Amino acid sequence: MRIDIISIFPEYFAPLDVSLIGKARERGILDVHLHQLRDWTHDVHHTVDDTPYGGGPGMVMKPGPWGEAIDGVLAADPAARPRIVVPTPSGVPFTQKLAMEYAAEPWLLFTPARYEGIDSRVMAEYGSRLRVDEVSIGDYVLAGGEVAVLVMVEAVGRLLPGVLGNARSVADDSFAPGAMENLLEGPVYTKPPQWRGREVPEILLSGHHGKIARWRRDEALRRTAENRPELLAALDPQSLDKHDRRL
Ligand SMILES: COC(=O)c1ccnc(N)c1
Repeated sequence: MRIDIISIFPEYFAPLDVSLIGKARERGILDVHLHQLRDWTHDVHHTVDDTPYGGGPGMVMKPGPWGEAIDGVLAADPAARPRIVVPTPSGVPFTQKLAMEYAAEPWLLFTPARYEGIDSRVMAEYGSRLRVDEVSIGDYVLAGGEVAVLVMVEAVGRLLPGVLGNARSVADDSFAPGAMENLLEGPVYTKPPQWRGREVPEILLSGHHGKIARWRRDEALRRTAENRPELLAALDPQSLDKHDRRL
């Protein structure tokens, strides 16, 4: 997978050089290209923003540099079309389902904005010929979209084949399709069996895989009911067995 990121703070993406994503890049599973938006300005101050038409607070990012920068990225592979992802608090929710959709894309282009956002004509221009998604990572506002891109690249990158050591752990994720869809993962434990007088739940030491799976699902349902009751309400009743319904 190729990922391009255009930003006025490309240095924000240094974390993509380390850990799982860094290793995926070293192994050629992920090909990340960073671009400095100001490289596509033509004035001495490398201006990327201006006052909003219609008045109001803050500044808006100018369409000129963004149009030239996106054209510059598209020129890298004229035969291909990246899916453009615009991080914004006014976008659709970024979910595990959307992360899985993105993990199947050969090429993503992220356009994190600062200030009040990018002149709306830019994505109107590219939306006529490319898939452009406005995506939010939650109901809060950041100083810039760069952090949201880091979140999305990590959530997508870890799903790529070969990135996580044990592929099974993706299937057991919270929100993963199938048995865990719309459920939060329950508690996890490792050695030692006793720690500060606290025991590991006996069932996990039993070696009885059927009962362990049942206990884990019960704990997932309990934690979901506690922390995200709306997810439980949205569960397809068909996906609940008679034991689940007893809880
Ligand atoms: C400037 O970008 C944001 O504030 C942002 C981007 C994506 N998701 C959010 N919740 C906020």
